[in-house]
Amino acid sequence: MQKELIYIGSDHGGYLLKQAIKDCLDHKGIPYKDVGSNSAEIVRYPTYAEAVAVAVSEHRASKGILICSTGIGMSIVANRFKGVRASLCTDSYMGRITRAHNDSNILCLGGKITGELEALDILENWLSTEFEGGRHSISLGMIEALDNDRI
Ligand SMILES: O=C[C@H](O)[C@H](O)[C@H](O)COP(=O)(O)O
Repeated sequence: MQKELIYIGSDHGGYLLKQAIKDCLDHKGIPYKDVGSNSAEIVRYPTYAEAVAVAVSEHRASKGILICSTGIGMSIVANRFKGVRASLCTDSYMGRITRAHNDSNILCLGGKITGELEALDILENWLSTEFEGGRHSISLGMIEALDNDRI
């Protein structure tokens, strides 16, 4: 059986913040798989967003983290994949609420938008918050219906 992991990816704009996030995951003993990129050399973000989103789409208990300069491109690409609920978060409140209300399964961050300490606070809330269900399940069901109707 596939071991559920956090899949993590970045482009050059997110590379440095990704190293800090990986250090934090290491410290917490949380297993992850880094799909690249592996340096601050210029690369194109859809490559890494697709790799993480496909993994999360295929392994629904998994989660992902994607970081580019703004987090926007990563979220645009990741949300094209079935079952993916990618959330671009810029503060820790968003990190908590997107788990509680949206059952976010991919966290997107902007390496040139969010400083390391704030990003680690966002990550902490995103990792430690459970989906609340209840009325939010209705919204998720509506999103799933859109996924199934997608042309
Ligand atoms: O949404 C896209 C991301 O923020 C990219 O990191 C950004 O577009 C890369 O731009 P550049 O190639 O100028 O560093």
